Amino acid sequence: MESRRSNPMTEEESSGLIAARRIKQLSSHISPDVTAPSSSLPLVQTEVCSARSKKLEVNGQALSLYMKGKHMDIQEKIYEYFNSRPDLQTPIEISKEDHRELCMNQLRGLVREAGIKPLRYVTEDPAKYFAIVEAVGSVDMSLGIKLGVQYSLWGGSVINLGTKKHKDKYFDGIDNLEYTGCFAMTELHHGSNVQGLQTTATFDPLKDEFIIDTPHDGAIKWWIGNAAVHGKFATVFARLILPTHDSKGVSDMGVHAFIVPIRDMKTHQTLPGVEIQDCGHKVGLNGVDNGALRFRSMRIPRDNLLNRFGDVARDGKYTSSLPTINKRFAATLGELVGGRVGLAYASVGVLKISATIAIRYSLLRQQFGPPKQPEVSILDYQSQQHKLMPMLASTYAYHFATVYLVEKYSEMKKTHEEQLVADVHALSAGLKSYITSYTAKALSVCREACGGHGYAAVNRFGSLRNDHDIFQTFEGDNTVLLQQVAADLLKQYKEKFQGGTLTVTWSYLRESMNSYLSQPNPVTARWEGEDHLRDPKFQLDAFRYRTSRLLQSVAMRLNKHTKTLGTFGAWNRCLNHLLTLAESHIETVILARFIDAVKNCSEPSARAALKLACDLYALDRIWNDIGTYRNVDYVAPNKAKAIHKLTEYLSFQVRTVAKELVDAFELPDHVTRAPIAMQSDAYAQYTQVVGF
Ligand SMILES: Cc1cc2nc3c(=O)[nH]c(=O)nc-3n(C[C@H](O)[C@H](O)[C@H](O)COP(=O)(O)OP(=O)(O)OC[C@H]3O[C@@H](n4cnc5c(N)ncnc54)[C@H](O)[C@@H]3O)c2cc1C
Repeated sequence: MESRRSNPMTEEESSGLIAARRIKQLSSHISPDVTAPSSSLPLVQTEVCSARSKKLEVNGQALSLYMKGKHMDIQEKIYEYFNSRPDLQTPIEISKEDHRELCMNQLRGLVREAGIKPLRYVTEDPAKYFAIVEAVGSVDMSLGIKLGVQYSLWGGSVINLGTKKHKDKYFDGIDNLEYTGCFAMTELHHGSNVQGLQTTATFDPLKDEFIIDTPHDGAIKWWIGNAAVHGKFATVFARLILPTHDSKGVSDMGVHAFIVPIRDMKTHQTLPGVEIQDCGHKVGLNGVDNGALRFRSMRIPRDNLLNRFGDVARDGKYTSSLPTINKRFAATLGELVGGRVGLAYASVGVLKISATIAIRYSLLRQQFGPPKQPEVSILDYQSQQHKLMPMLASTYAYHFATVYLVEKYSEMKKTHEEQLVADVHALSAGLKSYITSYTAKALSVCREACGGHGYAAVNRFGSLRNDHDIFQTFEGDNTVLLQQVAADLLKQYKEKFQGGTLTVTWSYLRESMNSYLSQPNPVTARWEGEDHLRDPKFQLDAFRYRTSRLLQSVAMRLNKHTKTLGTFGAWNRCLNHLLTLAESHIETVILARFIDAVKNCSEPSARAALKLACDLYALDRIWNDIGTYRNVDYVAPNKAKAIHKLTEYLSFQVRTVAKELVDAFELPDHVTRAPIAMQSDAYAQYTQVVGF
């Protein structure tokens, strides 16, 4: 799939990109007219034959082992549990109310019967926690999100923003689902702009309590998971208002988090001072009960302030180890990045499932063929390979990138080292937005690649697409998060070039930004040999060159526009450029991880298969943005042509090992569930489903 935005650097560059895209469209139409007589198919056949003659024999076991996360066991336990409980499987047609109850029962079953207690993993072993989220998400995405709300958002906020007293009081209840809870941040008028929240928590020194209020309807907490039906508590984000002895009378200390009970522990009735409404039927994730909360002078004890980053004493005095509201706010939000890491990781899980369904079916499905010969598998069509093979390569790329992200996140949770915190923040924002945007588009491509049968709900693309779609918006809107990545890069750029201390994290920027920014070499710009194009050094250099160039040019533009438009206006004037920079950087990070993963794979045939996928990922991305490279003569016309040809050739090559690459995800049929993707008798299973 192409990147979603053209390079905003200059108009010539944009038009170059459009031209390149046209070339791409044209070339991908040089495939045979499949509705014409079959004799018009020699191209496909020749290429398929030559690809087959070079088929790589992949040691599937070695590849699966290499891909296998160290927490595969707990995932298998989850799959087995739900496989043994057909009554807990989500039917294709189900009402919102039934789905919510089923989802709650699935969660109870998981925790109380299967004995999976995720809360301690949230802090102690995040990799295990994310493996659980991925596995339950493949059972039903609503369950994955419901579990995330309970453990990562509600539980995570209590553990990460609270102190020992909160942990002692709430940990067990949250873990065993007695204390079901919500994470109430978003309001009707404020989503991405969390600092703009309006709900207030006013300290009453007489009663030693906070009074939670919704000052106007725009401050109603909205979209709150677990609120409409099941939640007993909520972590409510509100402005802390403290009485002062000056003429103002009160002081706004900024957004803090508070534990607010919302339903009676015994009767489950809504408590006085709280009003709860249902956000209603959604486009997807209807197993999650999202609700809206309005507070009217709801009183909570002072102890309910989650006081890790700021506390209020009995006399109303405020203390914090952090000096400013902004620093406290950043520290608070910084503790919540785990949600983003989980979404990036789970999104790769969704991509694995949908790519597996589409590819298994494309191998099975046969349409047309040469005269008097059997029909060919639809995956033998160049166009089908173009849709699915770069996607398969990307799935591998994102797998390794998110495994790396989880490693870094786990390390950060242990060390709390300042630079690592900043890195994980930017990396999680970038990978979450880049991967979830990609998967959202890929789901539609997979649906279409499976033709009409992809449209049957039982084959899952509809629910996967609807459920996953919101991944692009919650836990930070993708467009907003990418800006955080761009801001982080600019900060590092300024530190490097304005004589500050060199704390640049991304080594490629630290090492040799200057060399990336020098004039492209006219000799290497013409090199077109396969060895050169498949050399990781060429590929990484190209990605890094693009990012460095985007970074330097946007820094100059921002500088120029700030003088006339101010910071906010200049940022907005350069916004598309900044987003492209962020995406380019994230693609670079992903490629670097993939190259490492190929290098570290010790089994030769598995390594060769990964190398094919890695080259396809790299060259497909370069080709998608070929206008940028052409316009600055980083790539000469002959080289651009060679890159395109090689990308298509690699798609054919990856097709020859597509089955092995998909099998290495180790997704059994009871997890993929789509009848068209069953590994044996798919058609028979499909006809059975409809009643034959
Ligand atoms: C199913 C579901 C479950 C949810 N669960 C919870 C929950 O449990 N708890 C909770 O607190 N919240 C929850 N949310 C809310 C969710 O986190 C917010 O929707 C999200 O933060 C985005 O905010 P918003 O919807 O107000 O979008 P907005 O911030 O209004 O964004 C709307 C559009 O404007 C664009 N935009 C905004 N700011 C900028 C900018 N600076 N630059 C460029 N473009 C910009 C965005 O890209 C987006 O396209 C949930 C939402 C849904 C739909």
